[in-house]
Amino acid sequence: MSLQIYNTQSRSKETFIPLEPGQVKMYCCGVTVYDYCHLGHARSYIAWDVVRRYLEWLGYTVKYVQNFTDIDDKILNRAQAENSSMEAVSERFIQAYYEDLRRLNVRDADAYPRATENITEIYQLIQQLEKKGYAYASNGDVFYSVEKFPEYGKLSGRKQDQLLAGASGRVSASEGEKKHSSDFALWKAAKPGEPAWESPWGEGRPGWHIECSAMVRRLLGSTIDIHGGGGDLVFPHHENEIAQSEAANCEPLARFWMHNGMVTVGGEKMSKSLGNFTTIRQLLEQVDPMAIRLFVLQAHYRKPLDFTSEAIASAENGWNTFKEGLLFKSQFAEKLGWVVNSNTTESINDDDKSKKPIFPALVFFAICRILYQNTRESWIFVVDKLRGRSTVKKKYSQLDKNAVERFQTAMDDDFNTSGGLAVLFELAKELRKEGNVITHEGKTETPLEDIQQTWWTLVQLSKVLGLEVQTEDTQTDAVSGLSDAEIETLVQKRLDARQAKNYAESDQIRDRLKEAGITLIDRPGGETVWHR
Ligand SMILES: Nc1ncnc2c1ncn2[C@@H]1O[C@H](COP(=O)(O)OP(=O)(O)OP(=O)(O)O)[C@@H](O)[C@H]1O
Ligand SMILES: [Zn+2]
Repeated sequence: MSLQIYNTQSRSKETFIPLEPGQVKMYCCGVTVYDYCHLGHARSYIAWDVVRRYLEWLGYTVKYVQNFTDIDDKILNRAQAENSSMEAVSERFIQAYYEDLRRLNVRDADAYPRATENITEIYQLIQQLEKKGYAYASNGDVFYSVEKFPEYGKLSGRKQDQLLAGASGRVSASEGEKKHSSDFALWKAAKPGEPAWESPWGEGRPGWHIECSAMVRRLLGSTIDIHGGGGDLVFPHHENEIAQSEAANCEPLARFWMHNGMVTVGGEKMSKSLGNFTTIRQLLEQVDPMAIRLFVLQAHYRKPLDFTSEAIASAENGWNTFKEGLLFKSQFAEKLGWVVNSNTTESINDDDKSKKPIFPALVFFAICRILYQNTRESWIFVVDKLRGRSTVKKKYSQLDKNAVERFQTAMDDDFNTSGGLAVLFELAKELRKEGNVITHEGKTETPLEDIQQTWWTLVQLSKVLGLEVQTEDTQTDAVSGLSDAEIETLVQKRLDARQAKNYAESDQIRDRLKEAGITLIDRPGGETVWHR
């Protein structure tokens, strides 16, 4: 089987064929940074992290972009309440995002664009929409005219005439000078005392939906492979992203639209605005980060997930079994005479390295041509399938073939992590059984190679789900080995080198920091910020 992904737009599972063989461009909507992230956010970003890890496991190179919404009324309200600024509030919660999600072993995105850093791209896009007749300015605001985009509603399944029904003519003054109530703001005129940017329509700030359209286009191009977000974003946010991007670019915004189900509390969405949330850091005071990950991954990503203390306790139990399996080597290696590193996959036997099945590939192509009725798509499918198959085969030839196949079958079915976990639990339980025998009888009859293979399979496949034993020295801070002060000094040295046009040295410093897991972001005006 090949990877099947449920596409919200077609309301069905479809075979994943990337736009370019071997490459995946993926964008997911990020948080509005006015508070700490809660378990609902954790679920969303763990889901996308697993999608990304699995695609990489299949041999794809994934470019993953996730934004931060750092202009919003909620951020401004918090800044006002704290007598602080919008920048200070968003910076604080962006740093908190990195800390919390990294503790859950969610890998960093390749880019974290922020709305405030993309104002030029945003208003260029709005101008383009205005020129094409999709947007209209009104008293310093700019609105998107929904009736101009006949496909509006195609993602959410809402009918445009229903949306527009009864909405002709001007709407109430409180909604501004919109022509229809379903029109939405692309640009908002500045209100006194609020941060504002110069624009062709006067001082103001962008609406929420436009930032994602602008950032996707800038960082990934007009069409991407996968666009993700919570199910609560299908309407209006993603519908509006489509209307903006597709009207401007005349190309589909995304091949696959993926949406995660909500984490609920007593059946209601866990949400900052409803106040019924438990933050990731509150949970981490009592629960192992990997148990939280396990709690999330035991359910299918599209299903609702109710947060209860019983469910968390059961995930903790599950993680204990898992952890025992992962730590099997460190516990029993000596007793078993297991030579350290004797079984790593680095020495892969790639016997099938040179097999290039041209004839089957052509037959395969002919079938795909009939199935997809599109030559380019068929070729991509064939090339991609051959490449993917040999990657998995080569990289994982030393693992338990049966377990790998069952794991892959589950994950290929729209990232069925609970099915994947069931395979891993079997491996962990086998190891537990061996451990018990060794503890009680001092030895086991099972050949060492079999035990090694079971353990190595568990370790490798768990990594695909981001389930890893975190020891002191695998935590981010320890990995970098640099204190904040040392990083600040290096960042300053790099700025000095750049000012002196010594680019070799400045690149060297950037590379050194990158190796230590430090990302640098150069801001307009010569400022550089960093994060681990
Ligand atoms: N309870 C939840 N369960 C799953 N995903 C969620 C949950 N809450 C938010 N998300 C997802 O997290 C991402 C970022 O959320 P964002 O910060 O924009 O808003 P929000 O948390 O829904 O807002 P609020 O809590 O203020 O209602 C979005 O993709 C959103 O769908
Ligand atoms: Zn978005």
